[in-house]
Amino acid sequence: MSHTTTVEHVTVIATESLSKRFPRVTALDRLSVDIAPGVTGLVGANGAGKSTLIKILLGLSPASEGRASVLGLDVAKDGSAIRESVGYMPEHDCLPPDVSATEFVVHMARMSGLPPSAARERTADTLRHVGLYEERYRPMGGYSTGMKQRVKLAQALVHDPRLVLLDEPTNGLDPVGRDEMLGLIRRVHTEFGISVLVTSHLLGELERTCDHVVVIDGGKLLRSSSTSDFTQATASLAVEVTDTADHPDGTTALRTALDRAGLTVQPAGRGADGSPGSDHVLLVDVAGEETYDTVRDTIAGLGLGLVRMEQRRHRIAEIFRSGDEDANAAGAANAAEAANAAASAHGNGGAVDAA
Ligand SMILES: Nc1ncnc2c1ncn2[C@@H]1O[C@H](COP(=O)(O)OP(=O)(O)OP(=O)(O)O)[C@@H](O)[C@H]1O
Repeated sequence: MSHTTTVEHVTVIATESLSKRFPRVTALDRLSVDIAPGVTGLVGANGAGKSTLIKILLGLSPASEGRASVLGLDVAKDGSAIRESVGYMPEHDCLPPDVSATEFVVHMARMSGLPPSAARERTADTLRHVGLYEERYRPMGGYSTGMKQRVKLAQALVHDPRLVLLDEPTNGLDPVGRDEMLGLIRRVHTEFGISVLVTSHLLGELERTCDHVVVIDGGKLLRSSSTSDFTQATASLAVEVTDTADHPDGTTALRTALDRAGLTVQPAGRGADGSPGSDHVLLVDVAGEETYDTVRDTIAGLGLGLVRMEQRRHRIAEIFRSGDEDANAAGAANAAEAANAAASAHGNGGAVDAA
């Protein structure tokens, strides 16, 4: 396990062969993963072990085997020091209904050791940051789910942590609420430099928010890689051309010519999830910079008009569906399904996502 503290190789979370066994179930199974600063998504189907991992990282629940460190501190020995520097947003509703957001967050700030005036100041700043204004003086029992999630995020941030662990922060939110929450989470890192570990059972929403994605299933590590590694390796180019007198079916003429030039081309047709595409759009696999030149020169050579040429990336969920051997695991399949559901909910059910 690396406990490196140099600027180049800082690890905010490291686990080594970490296991957690309950009498009837192994929640974590020899999980070894290193997580760098930034925004990291921890994705897995329900029961994959996400919440169990978070509780171990906070020093709230002992591991059965293996080791873990958070900000270089050992979870088995330094639980309270970890909780001083780490914020935690629990998954379930845990807010007392008859106190206001301000009272609650001030209380949490005081519990973290802030003196009264600093606690009040930090509470006002943090609640404003998460988008709660006048309503922060009202009892939380009357809040919407979105407002409650914002309060839970605020209490995780109020003591100015270096890292926050957010357990399913988009749970129960509608698509607009989810987008707003994901934007807030991103800004926690970009504006305050706080690292984030955010769990979700929806792969699709994490790819827009996270620098890095860790996928677990049945307590085992399926995959850990940067979001761009998930998606850029499979970049493709969407090309649409006009028909001409010489080529009444310009799309087919282009496809034949690009095939001949050695490129991998397919009609956009229907998405992998059955979503409608266009018969006039071709998807060309991008093998390198030269792909763009070949496509441009081929179109010019045929005398076709170019309607559009744009780079597209596959969704993470789609990559799981095709190719990855680990995708046979139920968790990845479930996560991919869930991601598709999320994509549909966002009104964007296409198999590919414009870059
Ligand atoms: N205290 C406990 N006692 C017994 N089994 C537990 C306990 N806590 C969790 N488990 C089991 O461990 C497995 C992992 O649970 P965990 O809550 O970590 O999953 P998760 O990925 O967070 O899923 P969810 O999003 O549904 O909470 C599940 O099978 C769960 O039933």
